[in-house]
Amino acid sequence: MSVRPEQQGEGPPPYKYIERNEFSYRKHKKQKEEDIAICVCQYDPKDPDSACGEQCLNVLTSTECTPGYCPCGDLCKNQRFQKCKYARSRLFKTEGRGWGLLADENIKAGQFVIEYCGEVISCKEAKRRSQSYEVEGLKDAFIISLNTFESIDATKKGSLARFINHSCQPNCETRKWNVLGEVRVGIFAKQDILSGTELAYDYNFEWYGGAKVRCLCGATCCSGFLGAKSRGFQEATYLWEDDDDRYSVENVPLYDSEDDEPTSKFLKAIVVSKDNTVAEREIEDLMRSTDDLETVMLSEAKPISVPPLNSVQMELNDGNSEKQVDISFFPQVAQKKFTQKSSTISRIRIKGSPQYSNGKSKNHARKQLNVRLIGERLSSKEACDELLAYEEVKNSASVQLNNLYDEIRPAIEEHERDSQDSVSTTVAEKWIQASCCKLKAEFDLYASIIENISCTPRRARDDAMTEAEGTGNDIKYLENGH
Ligand SMILES: C[S@@+](CC[C@H](N)C(=O)[O-])C[C@H]1O[C@@H](n2cnc3c(N)ncnc32)[C@H](O)[C@@H]1O
Repeated sequence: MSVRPEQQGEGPPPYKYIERNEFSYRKHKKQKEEDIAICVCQYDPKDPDSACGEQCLNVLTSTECTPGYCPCGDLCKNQRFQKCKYARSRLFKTEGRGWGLLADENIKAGQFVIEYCGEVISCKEAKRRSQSYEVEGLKDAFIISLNTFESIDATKKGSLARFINHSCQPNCETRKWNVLGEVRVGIFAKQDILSGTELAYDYNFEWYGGAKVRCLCGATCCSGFLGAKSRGFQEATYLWEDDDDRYSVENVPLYDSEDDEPTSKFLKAIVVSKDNTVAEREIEDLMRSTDDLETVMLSEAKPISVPPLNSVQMELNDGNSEKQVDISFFPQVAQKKFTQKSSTISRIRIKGSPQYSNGKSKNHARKQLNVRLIGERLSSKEACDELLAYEEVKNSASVQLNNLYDEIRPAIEEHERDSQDSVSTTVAEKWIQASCCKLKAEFDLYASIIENISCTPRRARDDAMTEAEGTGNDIKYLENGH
């Protein structure tokens, strides 16, 4: 294993330094001649930017020029990944977050900082490796998503980009570029960065399980944990109850990335007691006794307080969310559409239906109507049949919506991870349609129950309501309606 000189001695654990992605499970794609995008730039000695600067059609579509084809020849400035045109940076030891990377020169907003290099692996292999790293006790995550099917693993082989830490208020961002037919991930400056400042980007960390790592970025807008914004984290943390806007958080084992021991220090919770009094308490207290609590909610108003990063300057950004570049088309040449999306770091778990530590799945909280029982209490068989028919439609609409959720979940997750402006229209339309069908089916069923009960002689109706109350059904709301 080769290690760069500055990493010897007191340096980080060994890894192989590479400046090109390595392909083990498949070959590097060979760019076909007809796929090569040729720009129309013409070098003007009075304007150095003319040789494939910001206005170059390839630059505008996040595609590097192909050597030998670019009209600007050796003067082409749009081969930064290929020529490793990195900004100068150096490693340093952080407090609590392992190693990090500092700018070793002033960096301009938009500048290419470094490529995130590693081994290109399939998503299946990424899941396998991620689990085995976790079993090995490796706490730092180095797997970054490349696209739906592939990831880059910089755990054992990578560039210095593998040392860039996460910040909820980052000065850098990831961008994907098309380089000689392969997608590559670059770290770009979001703002001017002074020499000596720590480089950081938002990991958009996907959390699928395991320890919840406390984020120590020190930003005022810090979300508290790596992956706190991800669906997996939120589903595992909050137990949403249907028909109830209260929610609760489980007792969460917390890990500092530097510690081995779970910690709950700093974490506050808003507690709503049974008598509806609201108080702020330490999670530690809650862990000792939760008997008197009805609702426990992580406080958003008071995020975990961490000491500011005093060893580095973290610059404030303008507060905008991560910039996204629209899909661009390059009409002049046969150019495939290319999305410039950010990448995410993840600790991947094989996904199943969302499960909570108490063994409940998300839908278990839903109350069930005993339609058959209500139907049996109605005066006419037609009314009963009508209710059962509506129930069947409602059930099948629910099944369809659930199936659709499983089908489109990867797309929704990708959308959330990559902060896309919108989920694809077809997915969104399908989802809206299925949701509407389910809502309509539910409405029809409830309307039919109301209608048939109101037309039912008083004794039968009272019986129906008594039976339904006995089963804890939603029929109670009819009492208010009549
Ligand atoms: C890609 S590595 C970054 C380099 C790492 N610090 C090292 O020493 O090799 C990502 C890991 O660094 C740690 N890390 C990065 N940013 C962090 C943050 N803001 N708070 C806590 N830990 C962080 C976490 O352990 C994470 O899994």
